[in-house]
Amino acid sequence: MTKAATPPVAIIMGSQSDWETMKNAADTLDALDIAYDARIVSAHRTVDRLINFARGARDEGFKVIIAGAGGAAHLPGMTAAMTPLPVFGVPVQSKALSGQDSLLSIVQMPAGIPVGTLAIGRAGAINAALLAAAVLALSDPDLADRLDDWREQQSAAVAEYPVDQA
Ligand SMILES: Nc1c(C(=O)O)ncn1[C@@H]1O[C@H](COP(=O)(O)O)[C@@H](O)[C@H]1O
Repeated sequence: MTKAATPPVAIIMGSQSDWETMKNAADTLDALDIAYDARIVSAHRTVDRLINFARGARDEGFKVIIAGAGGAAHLPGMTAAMTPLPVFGVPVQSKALSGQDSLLSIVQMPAGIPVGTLAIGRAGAINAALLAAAVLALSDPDLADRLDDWREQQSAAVAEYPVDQA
């Protein structure tokens, strides 16, 4: 039996509770017809799973990693430390500190190990998917066309006038 091809994007998150946020990345990839694998990996709670995933991600065939976590969000940075693939970090909104903790845990990486850090919450998850798409589109003209279409649709959906003047 032949092994199914690895999708280009891995979405990882620290907990099942992050899925509500990270689903926005998955939905955006779906809209662009980009395959992904979504799984729970925690730098704190599943150390071996993280090491196995991050060290093997490139050889497994992934091209881009989207990593979402909340609170003491070490997952994106630890993943980036163990793979040469681009890692986009999504700060999940935490209850205690509204995601400020998540953002600051992800954004201030030491020079040499980059994590492309997005906005807190839904917008960050959507934009992580769009950045992943932009990376993949560099070597995929069909995807580049789909991304152009996506932007055009977005522009068309923005109202031209305030509602009360329409
Ligand atoms: N920040 C991390 C990591 C990590 O960085 O490895 N693992 C779990 N978590 C976060 O803990 C929060 C609460 O998780 P629970 O809801 O499971 O208690 C989640 O937002 C998760 O990303």
